Amino acid sequence: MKVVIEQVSKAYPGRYGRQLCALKDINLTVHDEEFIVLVGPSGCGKSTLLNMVGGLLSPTSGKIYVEGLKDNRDPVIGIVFQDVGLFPWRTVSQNIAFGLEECGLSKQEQRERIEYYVSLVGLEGFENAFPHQLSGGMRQRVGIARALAIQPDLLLMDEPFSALDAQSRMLMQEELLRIWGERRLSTLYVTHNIQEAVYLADRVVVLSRRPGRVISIISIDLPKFGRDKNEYITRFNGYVEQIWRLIRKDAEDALREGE
Ligand SMILES: Nc1ncnc2c1ncn2[C@@H]1O[C@H](COP(=O)(O)OP(=O)(O)OP(=O)(O)O)[C@@H](O)[C@H]1O
Repeated sequence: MKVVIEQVSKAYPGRYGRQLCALKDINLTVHDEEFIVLVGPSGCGKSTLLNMVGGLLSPTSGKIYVEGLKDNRDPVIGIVFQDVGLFPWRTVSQNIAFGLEECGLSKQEQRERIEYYVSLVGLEGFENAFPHQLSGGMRQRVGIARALAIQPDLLLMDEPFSALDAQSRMLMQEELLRIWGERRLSTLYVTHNIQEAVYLADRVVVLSRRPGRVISIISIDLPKFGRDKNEYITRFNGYVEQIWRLIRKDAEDALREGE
């Protein structure tokens, strides 16, 4: 399945009755099994774009549609936000079960599904734990398991690891690639972090400052697995440098203007 974003703009009501143009003329296709990362300076509209793709917001103009789904059904979309939004009164299993209750699965099928995804994200033994008993990284794993358990056609992730400390974040990035490697999905991922973008993406989409426009789309030609080679590090750093050069001026302006 692919997602096509065609000439999409988004304006919010601004101050003094003016419109605030958050995104302008965005064109982008997320191909089947492709991992796309959106990066850009603060306030460039990354979350707005993700939320429109997820159907949580509507574009002011342009359209977003999917192609390649059988029976013209609506796509199933899994979403992971920075603040995972787990139900504190539900255990790990019950949190993962949440989306499944809507899927019309039998109790037995739900149990099997939960068991599979608990194990995929490495949380065996914590099925009956409550969110407050887990570390931030473990809570994110539950969020990922919950999003994947509904077997989505598309995965949307909005800064899922930005509340984690640097080391947990690196481990979760590794974990995400491993999980993604087992169950490849069209994925749209938002981050401020350029290294994270290069690490995860098939393509990095660089957005400009408000109104956000696509200023560059960079294909990351690096192996996703088996990466501990000097050549990999050199090429990785080359991509990071290339993207930082594209963003730096906008990021400085955003910092100066307190966005
Ligand atoms: N509901 C809203 N009403 C008015 N303006 C909004 C609303 N939501 C977002 N904006 C504005 O739209 C612009 C884009 O916001 P958005 O959150 O999509 O950017 P972002 O790139 O995800 O930002 P950040 O990196 O800081 O999370 C910002 O200037 C923001 O202030």
